[in-house]
Amino acid sequence: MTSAMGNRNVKIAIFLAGLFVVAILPLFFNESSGFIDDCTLALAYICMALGLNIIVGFAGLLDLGYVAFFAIGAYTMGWFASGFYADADIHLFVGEFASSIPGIHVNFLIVLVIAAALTTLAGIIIGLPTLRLRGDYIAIVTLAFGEIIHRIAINGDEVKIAEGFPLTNGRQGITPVDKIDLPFLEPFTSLNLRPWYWVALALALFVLFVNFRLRDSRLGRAWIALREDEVAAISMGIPAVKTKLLAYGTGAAFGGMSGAFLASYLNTVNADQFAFSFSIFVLAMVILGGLGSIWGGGRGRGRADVHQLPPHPRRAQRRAEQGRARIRPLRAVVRHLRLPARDHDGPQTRRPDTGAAPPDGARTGHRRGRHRARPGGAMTDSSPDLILDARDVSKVFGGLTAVGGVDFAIPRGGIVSLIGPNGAGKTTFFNMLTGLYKPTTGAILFDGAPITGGRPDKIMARGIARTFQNIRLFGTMSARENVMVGEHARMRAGLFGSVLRTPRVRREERHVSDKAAEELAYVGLAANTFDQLAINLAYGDQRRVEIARALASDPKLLLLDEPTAGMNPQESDELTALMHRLRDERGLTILLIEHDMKVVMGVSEYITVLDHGEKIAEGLPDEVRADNRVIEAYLGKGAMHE
Ligand SMILES: Nc1ncnc2c1ncn2[C@@H]1O[C@H](COP(=O)(O)OP(=O)(O)OP(=O)(O)O)[C@@H](O)[C@H]1O
Repeated sequence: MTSAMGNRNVKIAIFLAGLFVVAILPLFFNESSGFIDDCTLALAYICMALGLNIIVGFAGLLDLGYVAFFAIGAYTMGWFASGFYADADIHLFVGEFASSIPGIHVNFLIVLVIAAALTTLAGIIIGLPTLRLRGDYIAIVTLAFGEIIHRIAINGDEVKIAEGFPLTNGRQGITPVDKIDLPFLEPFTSLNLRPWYWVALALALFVLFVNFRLRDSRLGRAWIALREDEVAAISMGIPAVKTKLLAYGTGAAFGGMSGAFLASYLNTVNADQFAFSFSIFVLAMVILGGLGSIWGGGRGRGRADVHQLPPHPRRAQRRAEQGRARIRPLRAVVRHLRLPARDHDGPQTRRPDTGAAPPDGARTGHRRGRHRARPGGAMTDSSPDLILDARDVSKVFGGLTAVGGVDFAIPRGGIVSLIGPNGAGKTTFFNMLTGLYKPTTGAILFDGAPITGGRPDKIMARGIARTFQNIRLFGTMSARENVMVGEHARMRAGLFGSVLRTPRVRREERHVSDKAAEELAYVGLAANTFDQLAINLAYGDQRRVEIARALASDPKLLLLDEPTAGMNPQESDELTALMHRLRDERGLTILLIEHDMKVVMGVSEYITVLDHGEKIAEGLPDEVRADNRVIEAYLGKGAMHE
């Protein structure tokens, strides 16, 4: 603990020393030195890369049109801080020079806030329909968005907001843009680049700070969870679209702020700056620095080709001599790109063994559970004794009926199993209960209220938690963080609270972290593995972490999808004991899908059997074990006559 704190102090000391050197760097160079110019541009691009890092690196949304936010930010500076709208006469907190020119002249800091607000708004407008898509589709739509904004920039002179107020100035661009005017810094001129550098540095530090604060927050964990495995994330109570929108909007704001700064620094807003290659340039910075790595944006800036930046007046001539800039990092980008998996194929740990044991195998098992209520499937009114009541539920995929008109009920506080041969429709049924699939027909009542076709995060918040057949942990998070994600729906911290880290947010984080440790200990994980990456844990421990993650949301009903798959007999026994403890100590109701008949017969109070999507039997374990249709379904017709 002390050594960890010592390490942290050393890191802070090194950071502060580095920051001091970076801050005084311009003093060692001539005021108009090309080096300060390069560094200022680099800092502005780092801001953009850190903004894009939130979108691509944290949340895994491949945005190929980030240049759009740069453009909107730059135009905001053009509209509100230049003589472009000469018919207007608005001067707000600006110096003498700007006050003497007609047009709209608003103080830089105010325009910066407007730019952030407008880009966030644009991010929300484009994100709301787009972010329902996944993976490659988001890339295509954002690419189009970037291109649309580019075209609008070029042709916007023909679009009139009002008479005398065109949207843009077409290819001529908006020039000159007001220089920054801040009372506490030296004058901002083209010959004195130092104050520009310091403003860019302040912006970069601000964005860096926000990145750090967000990464280790409720929101940061939710973004990473969505990036790692969207299906698992939404099943853990994370609202996908809203959470992605927050990433998209925050990243957009930083793109807009950098764009506004660059417009003022470069003294112009030029439509040619906003080409697709710029989005690739910023993306290359993020990828070369390491997706999701906060320091990576800066490193990536060093590695990406500087000469691929938008035209800079002081460089334009040199650029013309060098010919068209090439997109050097593009190949590296393509090589590094790992498009998020589509649909339900997130990173999963395959279970090593999926063999189904026939019911005969259960004859060695014995039933330890108590039978509380016989659920049955033909109830007319939902009894308060039932925590779940599904009626006539079916799911059809194209021509395949995966589940066909099944009635199914679970008594409160019971342990019920759903069994059946491979492909019987068990997981499909789970997916309908948890909102991943909308039932084609039927109704599902949970705790007396309908949840049919509800969103997975809402159903989870109502009290249904689950594990998956193929382990779906968030591999790049520690075991503890995985469990903390499970508490997402019970937490309150939002974007601003996470950045400011208010005392309430700190308290909540501490509480959730402690609770995660308690849950991990409860399911039997060794304390020294709590902070190990989930991907490095032993298979059995991964299964335990998944259960702890589901428990973290304080569910009323726990759905376990083949929890013992791939476990050895001792681990299976431990899990059976855990299920009993969960029911007896916490009053949890458990629905289990399981192929291991020793586990099923040992733990279940009631069993429902599916085959080809139909319910073929239900009853007490002994009844089900002796049922001819069940034996037939598992062993084939011939088995009945042998
Ligand atoms: N998203 C989907 N699209 C099309 N068909 C699907 C989909 N999900 C499941 N199915 C089909 O529905 C049927 C039931 O599958 P399901 O995974 O529910 O069975 P299961 O009983 O859980 O099997 P297992 O024990 O092997 O996991 C299978 O034929 C499967 O191929």
